[in-house]
Amino acid sequence: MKRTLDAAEPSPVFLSREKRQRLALERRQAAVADQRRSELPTPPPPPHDPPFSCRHYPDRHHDRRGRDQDRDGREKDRAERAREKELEAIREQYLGGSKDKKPKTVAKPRDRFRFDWASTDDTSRVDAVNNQPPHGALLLYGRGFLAGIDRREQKKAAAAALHKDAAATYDALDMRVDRHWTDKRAEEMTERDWRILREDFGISYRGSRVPRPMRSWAESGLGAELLRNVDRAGYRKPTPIQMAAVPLGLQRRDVIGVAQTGSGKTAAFVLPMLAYIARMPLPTSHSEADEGPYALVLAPTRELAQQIERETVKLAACLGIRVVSIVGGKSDGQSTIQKQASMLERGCEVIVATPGRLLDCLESRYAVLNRCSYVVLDEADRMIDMGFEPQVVGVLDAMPSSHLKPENADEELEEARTYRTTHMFSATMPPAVERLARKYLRNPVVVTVGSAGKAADLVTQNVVMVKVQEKMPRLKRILADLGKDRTAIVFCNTKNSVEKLTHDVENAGLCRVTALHGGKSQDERMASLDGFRNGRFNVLVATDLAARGIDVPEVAHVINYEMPSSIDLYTHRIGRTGRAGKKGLSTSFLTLEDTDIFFDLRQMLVQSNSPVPPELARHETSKFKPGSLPGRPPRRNGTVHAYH
Ligand SMILES: Nc1ncnc2c1ncn2[C@@H]1O[C@H](COP(=O)(O)OP(=O)(O)OP(=O)(O)O)[C@@H](O)[C@H]1O
Repeated sequence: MKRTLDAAEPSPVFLSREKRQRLALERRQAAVADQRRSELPTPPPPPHDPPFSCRHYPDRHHDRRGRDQDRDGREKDRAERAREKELEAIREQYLGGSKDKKPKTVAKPRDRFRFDWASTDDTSRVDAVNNQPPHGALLLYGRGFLAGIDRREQKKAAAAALHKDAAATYDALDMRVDRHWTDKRAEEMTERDWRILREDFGISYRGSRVPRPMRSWAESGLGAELLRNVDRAGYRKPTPIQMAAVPLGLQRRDVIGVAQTGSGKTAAFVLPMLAYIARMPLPTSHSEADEGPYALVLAPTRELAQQIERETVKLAACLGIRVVSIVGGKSDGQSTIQKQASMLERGCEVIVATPGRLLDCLESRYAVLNRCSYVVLDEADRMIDMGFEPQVVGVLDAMPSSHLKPENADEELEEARTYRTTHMFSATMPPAVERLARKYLRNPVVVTVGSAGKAADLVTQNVVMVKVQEKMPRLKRILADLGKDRTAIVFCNTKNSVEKLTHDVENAGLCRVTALHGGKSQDERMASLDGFRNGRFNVLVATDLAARGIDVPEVAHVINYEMPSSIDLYTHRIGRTGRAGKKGLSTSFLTLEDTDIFFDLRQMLVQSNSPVPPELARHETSKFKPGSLPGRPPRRNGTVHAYH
């Protein structure tokens, strides 16, 4: 059946390309011919009686026939041309076009010649200055050059004009090779100069409407008397934290200041505080004195409070500003509170206090803070660490809340009103400080010099992994190297270990040693520290009482005989050396018991490019933050210094 069907259909025949084209052409011609035939006008009707009109006008009939013939001829021509055109199109379709297709070249706008004057300009105008056509060639007939055109002269004139223009632009836009900011006056400083200055000193700010740092004491805006006292103190140039914080203090802005140990933070808050008090009327009567001081400084330890008192007295010389320190403890068997109460009764402009003792005085009405509107919390983090937060809050709440600035930073401050200014300063600002700052600071500026929580760059950190029994022989070697002229502080963690170590060192006879810890009476503590300061002793064995803020110039070596429990304490301890621009050395005895600090210590050593002992680097605990899970990045719980 299939075979019969196949036989019925003709089998496909292969046709060459030429044949296919020819057949297609023929088919197309036939189709066109058919179409033409169908379009041809119908043949003229057979002769019949002309219509009525023709019958009466034979000439007209003759003309009309002639016109018909002409029209036929034209239509024929048109059809012929159309046919040729069509054939041409078919040929082009199947055989390809014979015309060369050259791309048209159109001049792009940038290739087109442009005159450097507008078409509307009158180029025939004579240049008034050079008395020559501005765009024409300089015609110098008789000068011996071809066609009177002196190209050399023209070039010279053009170069001179260019030079004149460039000099004018240079002066107008200050395009001179820029001078360093140190060679400029404050008014000449550009935004870029201020940025370079901040980078040069590692100063960074967070906050709004931050005033520029001061570049020198002369530009500080402190009064003449204060500047004289600064000069007398030997402070030739402000330190970076002073450059940043003094202008802020003078503007009565709230400040959180973070700068390395020994970088002059005390003067950074004391100077603007004294400038504020110097502008206030000094009390003339008892009743005014009863209103309390203008300013208050809180510090975590008695020693630090007394040190700040000394610095304030030094810088307030000749200003008639009275400073009283209110710290705990007993003196001469008698409670210091009575002594301090009688001093307060006489009146003062500044109180420097530890929070616990001041709160006692406030509660027993020895002290009042009715007109106090300048508060500094020095080592605020330590006060919280030591559990003094309730006392600090108690003291701050004893001040008139009406002095607090409005919470809304955009709200206008009244000119005539005195608002409270609150400053917090430390070398470390852990997140715990945030709570306090949030409650008592208004729109503060956070100023950081270097990196927050970083150990002072000037301290060489040496950490050695030891066994407990190796500590004493090593310490003896260090003290022997130290000699009797240079000074060192040796830190232990408890009163007992301070006592024991002091005894052992004394017996070794290598140095003049004294001890400082919280178990001693106030007089003993003062005797130890003063003895160390004035050189009677050259080695101080101490607890963390001496870790914060204590400023003894020229401490050559700090030894962590026992490691502190936190990295912040480590930072403050080693910061007792390498102060006020001098270099220092620290040695820390690390044992396998001190795993709590391994992680942070390793990080700190790496950050400060100090050698990491191989035992510490290898230890598992040094790789993970205590409490974090291995494999997960440690929680960022480190030093934070802002709370926005
Ligand atoms: N501008 C200055 N020029 C030279 N020395 C200065 C200057 N300002 C302060 N000092 C000195 O630098 C030393 C350290 O100052 P200060 O005790 O204020 O440092 P600190 O930053 O508070 O340190 P810490 O964080 O340990 O409390 C002091 O002896 C002080 O007299």
